[in-house]
Amino acid sequence: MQKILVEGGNPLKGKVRVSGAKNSAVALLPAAILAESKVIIEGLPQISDVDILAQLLEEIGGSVSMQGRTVHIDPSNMVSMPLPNGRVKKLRASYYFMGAMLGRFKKAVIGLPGGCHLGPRPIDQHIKGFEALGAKVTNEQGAIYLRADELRGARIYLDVVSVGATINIMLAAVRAKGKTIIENAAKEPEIIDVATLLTSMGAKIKGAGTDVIRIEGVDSLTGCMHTIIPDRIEAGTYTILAAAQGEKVLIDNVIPQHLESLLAKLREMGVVIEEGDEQLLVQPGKELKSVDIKTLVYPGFPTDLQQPFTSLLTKATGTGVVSDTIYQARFKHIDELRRMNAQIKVEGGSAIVSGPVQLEGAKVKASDLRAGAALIVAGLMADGVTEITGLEHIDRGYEQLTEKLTNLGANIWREEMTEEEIEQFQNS
Ligand SMILES: CC(=O)N[C@H]1[C@@H](OP(=O)(O)OP(=O)(O)OC[C@H]2O[C@@H](n3ccc(=O)[nH]c3=O)[C@H](O)[C@@H]2O)O[C@H](CO)[C@@H](O)[C@@H]1O
Ligand SMILES: C=C(OP(=O)(O)O)C(=O)O
Repeated sequence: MQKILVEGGNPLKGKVRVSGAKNSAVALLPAAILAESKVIIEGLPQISDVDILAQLLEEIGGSVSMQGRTVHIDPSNMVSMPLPNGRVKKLRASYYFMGAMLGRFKKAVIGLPGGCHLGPRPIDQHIKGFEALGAKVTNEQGAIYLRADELRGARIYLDVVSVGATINIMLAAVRAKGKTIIENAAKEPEIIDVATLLTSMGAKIKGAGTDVIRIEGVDSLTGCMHTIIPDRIEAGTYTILAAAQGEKVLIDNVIPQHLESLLAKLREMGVVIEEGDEQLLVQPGKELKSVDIKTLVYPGFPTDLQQPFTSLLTKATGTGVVSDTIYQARFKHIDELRRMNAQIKVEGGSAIVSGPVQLEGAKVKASDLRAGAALIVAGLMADGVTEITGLEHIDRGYEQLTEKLTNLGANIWREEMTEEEIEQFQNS
């Protein structure tokens, strides 16, 4: 088990290349189940979520060959094997095996998913969608059993705008008989990416990226080649890092339009950002001013950037109020930031950040993926050395984090934890 050590204070400069999008990759891999011949996906991020999904595809009989960032998946020998426990719990996106296996085999048994602990994360809208398509869905001892004689297209109104439910229903509906309409669908770029892959496989989907998606079911889907979009959350994290501790940082392989809400807030704080076609050049302004943020569904401010943004606010002058309307309890990073001298109060579902303060290095624990990103931002700004444990979360979503930051001039490295530290970590 490892920990990250960061010595704060070094100015970041140079170029960083953003990897493929985690939240696309984790849906594109299960989507390959729906094809009847080889699917090739290029530009995958090298993160643990991708490795685990590849293993799950093999567990159901898929032939998976990973060559660098390109994966070749031959789904022809896959079977509807139950996946009740084990790896399924290590990540959130294993829930996409429900939609994909239901679409192809009309049956599946999948354990309830894991993923970041952000308060309650129900999957009732996924289930409502599968039932509307004709599936019988039961929850037996922590596993979801899905079975349908046939899937029939349906009109499905999502009560909550959900990325996962939108994608999962799309995965099943592409193989249903007739037309499915998903209303109040989520509009995240990753949904368009999945729809693009499915369309290349022969699916008929209109409206992905809007709040009404229309799908005409088809009898079969074939293999294809697909290149994944860049990770807007990783790009946003580096943009925040550059605003916090940058001199001049060029962020490469980014779609600036995917980050409009973040860029608007950073500019409001005084950060200077130039947008190219696929690049952002970020320079901190003379003084950072506090702003308020409220997370919303896309294209609003992403909840996945709320935590790293909170760390940045500790450096800004004034008071900033951070409200998360998607996950009201996504504030586990705050106690850790307080250990580092941050002045933050949590009141009624909002974090109130007072600044500027000089953060101090401390021993802290990442409780989830973006809490980890928040601690990295804080550690790079802090006086002295910050020790971060809980790397299994960070490794789910950030490829080569320490290497990318070292290239930008950060003093950051990994070390093996001692047995005593591991014991303390497990008991904390
Ligand atoms: C693998 C993946 O893509 N993860 C992302 C996805 O998670 P995920 O797909 O799990 O998040 P959703 O978009 O589904 O959740 C949005 C909101 O809807 C609620 N909800 C969701 C489904 C449901 O059936 N019932 C329900 O009430 C959730 O509790 C949450 O409050 O979108 C989140 C919101 O942008 C991001 O933080 C995650 O990074
Ligand atoms: C919450 C996240 O991931 P997941 O849904 O995979 O847990 C995230 O990427 O910030």
